[in-house]
Order: sequence, then structure tokens, then C-alpha cells
Amino acid sequence: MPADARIGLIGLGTMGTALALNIAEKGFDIAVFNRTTQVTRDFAAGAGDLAPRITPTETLEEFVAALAKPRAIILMVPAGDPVDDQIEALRPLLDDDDLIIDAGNANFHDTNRRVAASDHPYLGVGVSGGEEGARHGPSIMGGGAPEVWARVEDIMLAISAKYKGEPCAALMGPAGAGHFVKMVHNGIEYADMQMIAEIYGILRDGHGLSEDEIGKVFEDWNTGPLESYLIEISGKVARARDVATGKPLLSVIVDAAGQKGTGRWTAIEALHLLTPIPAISAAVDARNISSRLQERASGQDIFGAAPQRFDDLDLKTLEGALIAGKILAYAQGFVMIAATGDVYGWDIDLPQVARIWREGCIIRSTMLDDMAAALADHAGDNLMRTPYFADLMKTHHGALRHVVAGAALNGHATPALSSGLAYFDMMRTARGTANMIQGQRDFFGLHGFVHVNGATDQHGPWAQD
Ligand SMILES: NC(=O)C1=CN([C@@H]2O[C@H](COP(=O)(O)OP(=O)(O)OC[C@H]3O[C@@H](n4cnc5c(N)ncnc54)[C@H](OP(=O)(O)O)[C@@H]3O)[C@@H](O)[C@H]2O)C=CC1
Ligand SMILES: O=C(CO)[C@H](O)[C@H](O)COP(=O)(O)O
Repeated sequence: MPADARIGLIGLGTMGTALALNIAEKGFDIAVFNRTTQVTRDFAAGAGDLAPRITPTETLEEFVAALAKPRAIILMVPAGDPVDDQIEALRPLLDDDDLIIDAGNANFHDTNRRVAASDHPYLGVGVSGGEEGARHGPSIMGGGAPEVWARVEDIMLAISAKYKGEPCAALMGPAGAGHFVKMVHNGIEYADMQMIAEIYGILRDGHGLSEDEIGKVFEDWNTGPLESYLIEISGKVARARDVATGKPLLSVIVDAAGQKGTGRWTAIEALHLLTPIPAISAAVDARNISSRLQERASGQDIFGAAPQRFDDLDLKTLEGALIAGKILAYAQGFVMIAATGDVYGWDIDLPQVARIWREGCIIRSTMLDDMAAALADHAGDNLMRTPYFADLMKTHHGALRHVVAGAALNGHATPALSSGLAYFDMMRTARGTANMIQGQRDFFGLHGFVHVNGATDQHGPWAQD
């Protein structure tokens, strides 16, 4: 077997299979390996016209031998131990300058650790777009040293999605920066999905619309400012039928949301960074609450089901609420990415992040082009305060307010929309209510407060007792 494959890939699951075919289609010879050999055989047998560019291998030794030197190997296996185990198995077979690329959804702390622990070239690369994106063009968020990224940049740019011809792939920063950006991408994804689900609930239980009618609403919204992959697929999901029964698919899906961890990591990391992302955190909590099926049923037995019919909010208002909520979720995510500058010393280019999210990834949306422009023109500012998005917020925060208030009065839980609104209101209130908290802290613990005249470490009269 000639040792001439330009790149290798381990892990022929949903993402690995699609990515390997994408790489081959773009003209790069690729060697593949999978833990379960039959999967490799089936993959090779089904590769069709792309088979000549693909070298299937059945042992790690055979896989490594099939690669041109210096080697570059993509891992597309589950995050965590499988990545460490695979690296441990591979490294003894590799030369010092061979490159390992973890393209799964690794926790960025793990990527930082792996980079720090090894002198060998390493990239942590976030890939978004699901199976379809991986096959035909994902958004790719690279992390690692620029000279290491340069070794595979041509492949990354070639296989990535294109926005008006511009590749949606870039190096975000060193070490775990790529996986950090992918993590926040997924956090925003959680908030975006949760807000859509909240509006779906109002359409279903408040307005009493059928699934087809709801599908039509999302289809209509997908031709306006909300145009995005998630709104598009929400319409398709609403319209879909269960194959076995012919019933609306949504009516046969248990309402307990799964999660693999990236949203939770985003919420945890935001707390560490002291960066508020309440809409994203609320979306994580909402998934956690959704999973408590038994408890929710018991709650309904005691209190009665919460959501009541209410249809006094028109579709324009619901659309406006989603527009405002979406801006706030993205704004929180971008502020969180910017916070890595102080804490990790990463100088992540926010407009570039927005640019590579314009196509390929799950949160792609027409708004992202305007976000890229706003973040470039107003570096360092919160997206919600940049003129274009501030105007949109001025136009739509009233709708968000009506939806949150109406939902609360009628028993519809809207945790992500409500949290987004609370963030907006707090972030536009020069004098809030934390003076009371400071007073309380000083009362019970003499923690001191800053006086409005600028004097620090001040105390209330109780300090004299
Ligand atoms: N699915 C998605 O939409 C997306 C997933 N990701 C990330 O991509 C990565 C892969 O996900 P996905 O393709 O969906 O996962 P799959 O479950 O479809 O595939 C997992 C692959 O990893 C292999 N594997 C599992 N455990 C081990 C192990 N311990 N050692 C070696 N190989 C192992 C499996 O081999 P075997 O055949 O032997 O089981 C299989 O080829 C994950 O990190 C995921 O979070 C990122 C973006 C989107
Ligand atoms: O990374 C992704 C999309 O961008 C994956 O689809 C991810 O698995 C989604 O997260 P979760 O399973 O927690 O909903």
C-alpha cells in the first residue's frame, strides 16, 4: 500500500463518514480507520466514485503506514476518554512532527491539557453543521499554533462551507480556542432552539394551532429577519409525519431534550469567566427540567397543567420577540468569547467568528452577516449596543416584553426569552438594585461597599456597634 494519503481520519461514525467523503470529494487522498472493522469495510464499499481517493485500513499500523509524511490525522470520536485513548494508541506509531487533529466536540480544557502535555503538533478543531454540514461544508473553528494550522489549512478551507465564496473556516486562536468557540456556538444553539421551542409552545397551546399551521408560521418567518437554518428545520419538523402512524411527528416525540454536554460546559465556563449568559444558561436548565418527566407529571396532578389558551398576541409580536431574543442570545455568546482575552490571553477575532458562522453551522442565519459587520465596526462593544442591532432591539424589545408577560400570565414557561429580556433590562439600567445587596453584605459581614462619592471600603452605621 503506498504511503501517500494526504490525511487520515479515525472514527467513521455520523460525522467522520461525512467528513471523509467531503475530504475525498475535494480531491485529497485520505486513509480511514475505525475501531469496528466492519464499519470501515461498509464505508469503503459504499464510497462509490470517491473510492479511489479513500484507503480503508484495518489496523492502526496499516493506517499510519498509508499516510504521507509528515502525517496529519483527524480524530472524529466521542469527546473525553476515547480521544485520550486514541492518542495514546497512536503516538508510539507516529513521528515527532506528525499532527493529530481532534475534530470532535472536545471540552476546551481537555484540548488545553493535551496541547500542554505534548511537544507534538496538535490542533483542536470545532466542526459544526451536523452530518449534512460535514458532508457538504461545515463551519470549522480551528485552535492551535498558526504554523500547525497552516499544514492543513488548504484542506480545512476546501471542505468548509462557503459564504458567497468565502470559506467558513479559520484559526480562532491557540490551544483550546477552537473548541471554546465551538462550545459557545453550541451554547447559542441551545438558546436559539429553546426560544423557538417557547414560541412553538405559545402557537400550539396558546393559539391552538395545528402542527401544519405552525410549520407554515416558521416557513413564513424564514423569509424575513429570522431566516436561519434552525427556523427552517423547525418548519420542517413541525410539518413532518410519523412514518408508522401518519400522525404529526411532533405529537409522538417525548418532550425530554437530550444533551451531550457542550451547552452545560458553556454555562459552567461562563460562571468561571464571570460573564453573564442568562439566556443560554436558561436553555440548559430548560433541557434539564424537560427530562424530569415523572416530576412534571406529578406537578400537573397537584397544580393542574400550566399553559392556558391565549391568542391575543399576533404573529408579528411573536416574530418580534424571537428577533429580540435571538440578538440577546448571540450578544451574550460573543461577550463570552471576548472574555477569553483577559483570562486566557486569546485574542479571538469576533467579526471573524461571526463570518465563519454565516454558513455551514447549525446557528447560521442571515443576521450573522450584519453581526459580523457590527462587531467589526464597533470592536469591543456588546452586540446589542451596536447601532444596527440597537435599532432592532428598540423596535422589538416591546414584542419580547409582551410575549414574556403574556406567557407568564397564561402559564407558558419562557425561560430563555424571559432571561434574555431580564439581561436586556439590566444591561440598560444605569442604577439598578445591587446597592441593596451591598448593604445586606455589609450588614451581616462587614464586607464594605463603594460610596456613590467614590470612597471605597465604606460601612453602614452597624459597623460602629
Ligand atoms: N453528530 C453531530 O451532529 C455532531 C457531532 N460532533 C462531534 O463529533 C464527534 C463524533 O460524533 P458522531 O460522529 O456523531 O459520533 P458517532 O457515535 O456517530 O460515531 C462515533 C465514532 O467514534 C468511534 N468510537 C467510539 N468510541 C471510541 C473509542 N473509545 N475509541 C475509538 N473509537 C471510538 C465509533 O466507532 P465504532 O464504529 O467502533 O463504534 C464511531 O466511529 C463527537 O465528539 C461529537 O460530539 C460535532 C458536530 C456535530
Ligand atoms: O455540535 C453539534 C451541533 O453543532 C452536535 O449536533 C451536538 O451533539 C449538539 O449538542 P447536543 O447533543 O447537546 O444537543
